[in-house]
Amino acid sequence: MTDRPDILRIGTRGSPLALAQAHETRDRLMAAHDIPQEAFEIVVIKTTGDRVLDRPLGEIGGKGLFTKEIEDALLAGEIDLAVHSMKDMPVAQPAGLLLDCYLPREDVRDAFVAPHAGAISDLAQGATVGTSSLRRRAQLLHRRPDLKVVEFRGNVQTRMRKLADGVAEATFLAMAGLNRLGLSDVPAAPIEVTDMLPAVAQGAIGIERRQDDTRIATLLAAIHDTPTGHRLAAERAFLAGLDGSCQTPIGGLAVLDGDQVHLRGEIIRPDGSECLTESGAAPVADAARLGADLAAALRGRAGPGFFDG
Ligand SMILES: NCc1[nH]cc(CCC(=O)O)c1CC(=O)O
Repeated sequence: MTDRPDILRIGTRGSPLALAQAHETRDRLMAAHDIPQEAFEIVVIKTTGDRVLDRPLGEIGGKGLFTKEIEDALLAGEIDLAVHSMKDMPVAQPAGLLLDCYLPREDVRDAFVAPHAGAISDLAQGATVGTSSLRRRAQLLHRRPDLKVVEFRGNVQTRMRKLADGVAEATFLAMAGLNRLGLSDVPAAPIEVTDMLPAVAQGAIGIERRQDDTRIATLLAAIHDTPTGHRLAAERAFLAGLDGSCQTPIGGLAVLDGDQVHLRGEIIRPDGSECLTESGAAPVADAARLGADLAAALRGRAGPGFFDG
């Protein structure tokens, strides 16, 4: 590593999307504090999720598939801050780390991506769709039980190649990822959130630091987006209340209306046979309680074993 204490080391995964997010964070810090680009070092860290490409994410199991190695580097002092897709973040951080800085949220919607179809309803009876997301699989099967869903791992480029090779007729991507990568040539149609509720925290970037690092705390405070903070407080409390990770079929989205936060959350059986929804509103100060309340209501309705079948 470096022995220059003035250098800010940003830890990130190495995918094109992760690097774009790290660069956005660096650029916002440069602008907010008039720091030169030379003062930053981007440190690429390989995570389990990056290493294991031949198995479904749900099967590898464990929380923090895309984050654990980065958090270890942060705790070890090998990096000074870590940039994450909040969608991939477990609801609780290890002792000594704090995650309280969010960049302004991107488009929260999922995108339907298909070379020969514009929408889910265009797909022929029994068509094949590729996704590695249990949420998207369950939501899709809930609407279209006739479709066949196959596992689709890899980055955007890999998935586009699989579509071109005819492995599947369609897939889903987050609009946020497409926008951040500037991929306007991908045949993607945004799906309204009323048709497909996004994952908790989709489209949000979070920056994690060591709890006792006051220098970094001060730097990050200037780029934190408060509205995104309120929305994620509600959504992540909802996820926590369901003991969910990004590996369970759960959707959740909060929006702000003045000083009110409105939250909608849903859980779907993995086979798509049932989808339960709750929604509510509260003052932003009570965002986390709102999330916990909706989760408790859904837990009560679902009963044990809901996610098993
Ligand atoms: N699980 C992978 C992941 N984590 C965050 C994003 C997209 C960007 C975002 O939601 O901020 C993606 C890819 C995808 O869902 O297409």
